Amino acid sequence: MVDDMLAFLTEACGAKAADETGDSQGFLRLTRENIKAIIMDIMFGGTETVASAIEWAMAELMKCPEEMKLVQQELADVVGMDRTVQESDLDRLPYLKCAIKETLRLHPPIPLLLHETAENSEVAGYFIPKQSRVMINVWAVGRDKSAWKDAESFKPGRFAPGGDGANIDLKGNFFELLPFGSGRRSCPGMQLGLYALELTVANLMHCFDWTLPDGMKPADLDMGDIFGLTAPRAVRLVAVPSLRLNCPVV
Ligand code: HEM
Repeated sequence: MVDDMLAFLTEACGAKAADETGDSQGFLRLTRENIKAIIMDIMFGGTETVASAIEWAMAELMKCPEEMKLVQQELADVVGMDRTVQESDLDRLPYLKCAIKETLRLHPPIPLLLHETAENSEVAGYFIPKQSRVMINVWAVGRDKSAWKDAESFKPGRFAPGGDGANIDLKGNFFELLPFGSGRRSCPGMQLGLYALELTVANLMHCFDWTLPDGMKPADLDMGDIFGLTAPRAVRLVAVPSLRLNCPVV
């Protein structure tokens, strides 16, 4: 990917040379700084976010063994025990998707969104002048007791058919669930991020059974997070896998 991006730099240099001869049409002007910024966007925007969500999903499922059983049962029914999960299986795994949504509700990888108001506006009786720096606390919104029943509990079923949140999606249309933001500055990597997150958690759940080390009980799991620009677990998750499938996993 880095090589592909750097190929643009050659084109950009070509554009500069062409410009000097007055022939710049059809060239894309990207500087070394532009390319570094794009690579940084993708690397930082797309790695830590997904990694933190995977760890939180595993931690929540280990904390709620009955939910883990439901996810694993769906995988056994849909995929079977003789192969790993493929991308094409994901659309047939609705409960897994509910578990991922519920993880992102409780643990949005970017808990604070930083924006600037484009126009004078009024929110809940407060006047907010144009060009004010505003922060949206997505973490708090996801746990708002007036928006979510049993807000602090991990309950993927709330997003399943018949659940209170069955119609809520992750595209920013529902302001009570904004892990990818909303509107024109929302995450451009949402589909890629969800794909990586769902496929990884699906395979971890499908290929292995998981226990906690040293006789630790699910109730003993520390679910504290570090609150900042991202919200990773305060204590790294340690989990012990044992093979679940009837076939090799590599
Ligand atoms: C679970 C995974 C991910 C989550 C939860 C996530 C979340 C977010 C959020 C909340 C924002 C800010 C939206 C706002 O300010 O309103 C954002 C922006 C962004 N994300 Fe993601 N993201 C994820 C994965 C990715 C991936 C895989 C990529 C790229 C490969 C990516 C690239 C970006 C970029 C470039 C921006 C800045 C967009 C802009 O400023 O207009 N993200 N993301």
